[in-house]
Parts: sequence; structure tokens; C-alpha cells
Amino acid sequence: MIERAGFRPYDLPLRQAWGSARGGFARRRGWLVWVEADGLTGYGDCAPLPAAGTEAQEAAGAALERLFSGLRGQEIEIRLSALDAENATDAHPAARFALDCALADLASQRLNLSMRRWLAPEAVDRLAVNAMLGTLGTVPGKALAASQAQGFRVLKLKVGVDTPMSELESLVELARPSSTDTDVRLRLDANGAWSFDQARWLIERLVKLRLPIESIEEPLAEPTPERLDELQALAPFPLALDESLPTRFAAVDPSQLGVRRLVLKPAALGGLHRTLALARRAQDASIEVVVTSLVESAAGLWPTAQLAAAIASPIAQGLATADWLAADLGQAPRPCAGRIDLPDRPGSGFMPTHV
Ligand SMILES: O=C(O)CCC(=O)c1ccccc1C(=O)O
Ligand SMILES: [Mg+2]
Repeated sequence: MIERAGFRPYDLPLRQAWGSARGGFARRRGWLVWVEADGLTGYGDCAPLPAAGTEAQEAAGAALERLFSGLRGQEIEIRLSALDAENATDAHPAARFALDCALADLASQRLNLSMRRWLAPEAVDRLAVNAMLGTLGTVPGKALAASQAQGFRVLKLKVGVDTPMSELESLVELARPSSTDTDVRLRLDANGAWSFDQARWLIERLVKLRLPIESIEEPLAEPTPERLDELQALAPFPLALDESLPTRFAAVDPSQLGVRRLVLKPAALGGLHRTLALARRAQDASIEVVVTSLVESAAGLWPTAQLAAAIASPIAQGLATADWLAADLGQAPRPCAGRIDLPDRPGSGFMPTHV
């Protein structure tokens, strides 16, 4: 039975401003949330980011007030299933995700299971992850070399910030055989920057020039399954939907979206189990999935990584974001040789440095 529960705000500076075609940020603000029962504490993170498909800060704060007001005295499992049963298209996915994580952390600790095995017995212990280098125009050549030397094989770049023509030139320069190992590929994220014609122009050139492109996220400003399908037919690499999943395409069957890959952000989709269910539906339709963070604190990154391990997609996951933060709420999962190894500890693995 839940004895205590609460949340407190945090505000963490980044080492370097985050940029994208949908804007950027220099700090991450959110709430550390916790739930206590049987001498154990479960943690979660509410770190709204509207550009990624979550509610705004204020709506999240109000939702946390509501979600946490009636917790005391409730049974963990009952509260967890009630959360999952609520309307899937609700207006506060980040707040709901935070409570879901805290309850799941507690429930898995009580069973002495890692959160990933509590979510799925077939969970893996190791995840391939991509490096996140930032916006194409601001990435120095040596950052590329450093990531490769660290063992990353998929390097992600934000694009759609400059014109397609100048970004193509930068990509040609970056992908020169002298600067890129033969097995390294670039994951591009346009965050909805391009018209259909711009996207087609760029994809056709990337293909013709044989640039080592791993995938492109959110190519279109106005994505429709028809347009995505037409673009996907031109590309030998997957196109992916990300922030338009919780917003535009919440009710669409993954196999009908026109893309070969989905990027899943559990805080924008509103919870662990519903993200796991969407991942399974996609994988059953031979659509790849990638789980990514929201550049949130370690309290959110741990359960997000545990969820990725439960989904067990073999491609690189977007979880190498802890180093973007200059301060954190606890030790974060950190990649080594392009992979994250998850510990066997019960729960999500998060422990606050100071409470
Ligand atoms: O995918 C990654 O490597 C990190 C996650 C990421 O890029 C991201 C983080 C916050 C908001 C949006 C995005 C995005 O993929 O668009
Ligand atoms: Mg993305």
C-alpha cells in the first residue's frame, strides 16, 4: 500500500544548447517524482517537452497535482492498472509517464526484478545506442572522429535547420571516406522541416551520392501516410516518425503510416506499457522501433532505457543523452563502446544523489 508520494521541481543546465528545426533549449526543467511503500521508494521523472509531443510545463504541473493527490492508501498494482486503463489520448502524457515509472519502479523492486524483466521476461541486458552530435551546421569534424573512436556506429545529426542545399554540402563533407569509418552511418533528424519537394530532392541526392545514411526521422512538415510512403519508396534506408506519432497519428495502425521505422518516446506516449504495446504492434508488422529519451534527468533516462531493453530492438537506440546535461539528479546510464549495459539491480536502477 502506498504510504507516501510526492514530487519536487528540478532545473538542470545543459553543457551546450540543444538545437533542432523545432527549436531548442539550454536547460531542462521537470519534476522528480516518488512513491513509497513497504520501505521502498520508486522514482519517476516528469520532463515535459511540447516540441516532442508532450503537454506544456504548466499542464504537466497541474496534472501531477491531480495524479498525486489521491495516491496514499492505494495498492500499487491497482493504481498501475487504473493508469493503463485511462484514455490513451489524454492531455498529459509526461505527467502520466512519471507516475507510471515511479509505480513500476516500486512494483519491480518488490518482486526483486529489474524493471526490464518485470516488463518482459525476454528483455535484453545490453543496448546499442547512437551518439547524438547536435545540429549538422555546428558539429566540428573532430566530434565525429571522437564518437567513432568511442565506439558509436550510428551518429545522429539534427538537420532541417539550414537550406537542404547547404546541408547536403555539409553532409558530403562529413561523410568523406577520410573522416568516416566504413561501418559508421549517419542518422538524420529533420524534425518536420521539409516540404515534400525538398525532402524528395534531398533523399534522391543522398541516394545518388551513396552517402552512408542510416535513417531520416520526421522528414515532412505535413506528413501524411501517402506522402511518407512515396518518399519511403525512394529511400533504401528507413524513414521514421517520431513526434507526429503522439500528435497526428495517435490512432493510426503502425503498418499504415508509410514509414519503415517508429521512434518511441515513452514520455510523449504516456507510459511504459502502452509504449511497449505500440512497439510490439510495430514489430509484428516488421516496422523497426527506436526508443529515445527526452534529454531528461537520470530519473527518466533509467526507466526509458529499461523499456528499450524490454522491447529489445536490435538497432541503435536514442539513449546516449546524459552527457548533454551539466548536472543530474543521480548517476545516469552511460554508454561504453556504443552500448549501454544495464545492471541486474531491482527496479529502474535510478538512485537520487541527494534527496
Ligand atoms: O534520438 C536521440 O539520440 C536523442 C533523442 C532526441 O534526439 C530528441 C530529444 C528530445 C526531443 C526530440 C528528440 C528527437 O529525436 O527529435
Ligand atoms: Mg526525432
